Amino acid sequence: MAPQLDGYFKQVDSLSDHFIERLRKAVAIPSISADEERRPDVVRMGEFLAAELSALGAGVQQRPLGKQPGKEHLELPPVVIARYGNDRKKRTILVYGHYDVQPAGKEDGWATEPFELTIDDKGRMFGRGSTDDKGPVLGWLNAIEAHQKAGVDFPVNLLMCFEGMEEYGSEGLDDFINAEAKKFFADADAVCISDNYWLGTEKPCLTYGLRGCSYYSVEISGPGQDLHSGVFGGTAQEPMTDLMRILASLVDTDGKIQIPGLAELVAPLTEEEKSLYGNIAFTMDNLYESLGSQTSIHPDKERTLMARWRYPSLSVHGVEGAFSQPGAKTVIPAKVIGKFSIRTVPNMESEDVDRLVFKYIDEQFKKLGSKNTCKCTLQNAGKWWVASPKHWNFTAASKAVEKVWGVKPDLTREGGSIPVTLTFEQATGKNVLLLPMGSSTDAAHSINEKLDKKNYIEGIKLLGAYLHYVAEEPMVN
Ligand SMILES: C[C@H](N)C(=O)N[C@@H](Cc1c[nH]cn1)C(=O)O
Ligand SMILES: [Zn+2]
Ligand SMILES: [Zn+2]
Repeated sequence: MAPQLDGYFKQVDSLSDHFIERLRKAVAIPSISADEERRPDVVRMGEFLAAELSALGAGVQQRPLGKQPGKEHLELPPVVIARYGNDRKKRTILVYGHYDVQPAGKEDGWATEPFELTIDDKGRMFGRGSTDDKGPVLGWLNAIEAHQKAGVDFPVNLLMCFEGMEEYGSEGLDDFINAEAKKFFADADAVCISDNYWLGTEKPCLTYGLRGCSYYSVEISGPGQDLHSGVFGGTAQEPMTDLMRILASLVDTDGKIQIPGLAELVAPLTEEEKSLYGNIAFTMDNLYESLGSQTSIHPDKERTLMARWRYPSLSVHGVEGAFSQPGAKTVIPAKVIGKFSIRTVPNMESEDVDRLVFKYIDEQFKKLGSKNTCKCTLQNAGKWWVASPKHWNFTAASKAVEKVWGVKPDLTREGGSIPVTLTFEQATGKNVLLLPMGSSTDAAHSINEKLDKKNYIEGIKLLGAYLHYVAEEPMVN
């Protein structure tokens, strides 16, 4: 094993500029899944991946997912599936990632152009999608290429599944995974997803849990068209006023969700679970560094980690139809749509959450006594996931972390959501591992998203080393 891995690691180092160029090309494609006008770019990004994979000798297919639910004029971007290697004597690992990104514009406050990979003198590679999730997705391709160029046998058969709608709730993918579980994905012995982050900046982790996400819209309408606030202010009931009062009633300053019944859906904290939090390598300074401020809700690490991993949270994201430019426009919007989401945890069932949310919004709106109309809908829902880290898949990843980073990883859960994780677990019946590449300061979804060059290059070594250790692990479960 050692000489093989050493040869592979050396090759990764000597190909590092080439791998950064590959990431530069990927970041340059603004594959924003939430923006209808960018759909051709999302498709282009899938084509880019498919072409790179074909050039590496993988068998690639771009599979259509049909129309986008609720937006039937829009075709969903294809899911890119690929197989590299078909040796019956080797294990088969299924990897998943996404090639779409969150929206980004220079006007949001980026210091650099979001779709131009910009590397500073500290080796920070800024660009939308660098860490979430183009860097990790390309990590798998780079691992294949480095093995080829180093003349090191690829230790496993690799099945790949890369989607273009993850940031929009993985529309259409559940059905696809279920349909392919006993076909394209049938050989998988275990699943690995690289699409989350370390808790801090120094210590790598392996992740065995995710929160779910239920995303809602509240639409308030009244006037037939936008109105002049000088002429109609004080004479018409205003949708924005109603919406602000409803949104403000959902959660308090300390993050306590105000919806009755929601807290009762959460699994109680056991003493055993409580004892896990103290041992995790995480400090309040790590949090402050990622926040860019000290505006935390909780004063200590244990409560902060619990709030992130095992309790639900409610975030208000924005208002469609609201005036948001600089200046002083004096309009009364006729229709506004507020967006908020709830991160869900064990044992919250989506249907119960929806029922409580709709009931509460309805009651809050009735209390306003407004003549406007209020409609609350679920936009999409992804389920939470918690797995057992006592599996050879995690053991192999732990050995790989020790080999590459020289330290044992922490076992963590994640506050974010990857909706298809549970689907992969249930459809294939195999263990799923989350193996992050980036760190807590990467600012995924935010302005100035970045991936450190060190995390990218060592991360490519990590993915390859993980596959070598997988090949060695006795398959006892
Ligand atoms: C953790 C992952 N990299 C991520 O960012 N996931 C998104 C997925 C999502 C959930 N609903 C809509 N998109 C997230 O956690 O927001
Ligand atoms: Zn992601
Ligand atoms: Zn994301």
